[in-house]
Amino acid sequence: MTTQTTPRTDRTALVAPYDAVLLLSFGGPETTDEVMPFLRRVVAGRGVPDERLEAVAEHYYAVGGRSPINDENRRLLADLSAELAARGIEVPVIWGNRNAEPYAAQALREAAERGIHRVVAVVTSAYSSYSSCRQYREDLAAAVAEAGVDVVVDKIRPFADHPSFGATNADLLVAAVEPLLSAGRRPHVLFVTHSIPVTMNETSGPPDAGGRLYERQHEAIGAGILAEVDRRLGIRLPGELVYCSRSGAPHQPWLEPDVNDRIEELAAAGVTDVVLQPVGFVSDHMEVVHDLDVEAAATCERLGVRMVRIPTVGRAPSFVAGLVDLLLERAAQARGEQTVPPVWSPMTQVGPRPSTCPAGCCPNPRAPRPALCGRD
Ligand SMILES: CC1=C(CCC(=O)O)c2cc3nc(cc4[nH]c(cc5[nH]c(cc1n2)c(C)c5CCC(=O)O)c(CCC(=O)O)c4C)C(CCC(=O)O)=C3C
Ligand SMILES: [Fe+2]
Repeated sequence: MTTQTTPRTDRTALVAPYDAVLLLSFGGPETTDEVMPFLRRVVAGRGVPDERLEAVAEHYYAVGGRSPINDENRRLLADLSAELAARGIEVPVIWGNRNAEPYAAQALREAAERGIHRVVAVVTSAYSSYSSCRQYREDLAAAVAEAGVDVVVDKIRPFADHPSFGATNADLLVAAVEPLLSAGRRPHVLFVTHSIPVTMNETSGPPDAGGRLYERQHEAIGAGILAEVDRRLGIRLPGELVYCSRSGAPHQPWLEPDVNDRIEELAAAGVTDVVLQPVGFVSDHMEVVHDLDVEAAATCERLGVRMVRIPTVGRAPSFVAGLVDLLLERAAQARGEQTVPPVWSPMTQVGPRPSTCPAGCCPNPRAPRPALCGRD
């Protein structure tokens, strides 16, 4: 028997019509001098009080001014390149951010100089909301305009409901919970995500779909992960969704409960073990290492509650492979092929999201701005 192998050049055709992959992320500071300019850029025009900015700056100064996020993305970029190469797909992977160097505009300008004309963006954000989806689409429009280049940019769909994201998160929880159960402990699971303004949650998703898609996606992934723990370990753990990193003006309502407030309540109700799983994020950046590993850990310490923090999907091979599957799915769609976008089975009620967002999806809470990868 001989094995049929596809020639390398043919496999590179799987990513056509794209001639580069753009890793698009939030960005973070790398030195103390970069901290305040970074924070001012993040909150420009958002009405976030100075006291909040000064408090957040301290989180960054406490780690020498260097957020982990850029290094996480450098490693993810290397892993994406390696996964593409392992599949015989030869395509450059470039990197651009919203809030820190290398900015998306820089990345596109350099890409255009290398003769790149059509790019697929892999965004490091899984869920649907203005901050986590449309704002990146606006970033892309602004980056193309600022760079003044003739580059077409598409992006992968929001992937909270993709099998690789759900299954990788479930694997991570199972691995962490197993030794706790063996030790006779019965942890309470807190799925953690970034709080957003209540109104931003209400308008998240397509205009005709009932809103609250951000919250519904998180509720569904949490329920799916708990069902997977039950299936594999034979135990129905208690679990719920909580929020971290509330920002904004004090009078503006944001999603609650805050992770620390909820730990207080659980401790008062007699809970002695909590497991925190940051399903809202894809890497262990500042919102995770500060808000959970420092703040929530201190809350637990004070209350005598034992805490285990689960890693984010980060560079898990199954997650990286999923991102490559997603960008190849986008390429097939761009070639006009019929695709059946896979959905993690517990999330069929909320997914899949389309690769091209419908008009009015996850609207900008302030003034509308031009956005790519959508119908408006
Ligand atoms: C939904 C969402 C995600 C997840 C999706 C995604 O990943 O995109 C996310 C990620 C992140 N948020 C981050 C950092 C910050 N977010 C802030 C402020 C805000 N976030 C918001 C939402 C989100 N944010 C919102 C509605 C605001 C209010 C201001 C505004 O309307 O825009 C502020 C301002 C100061 C403050 O915290 O008040 C900072 C410093 C970092 C970088 C961490 C690092 O440096 O390692 C990351 C990955
Ligand atoms: Fe944020």
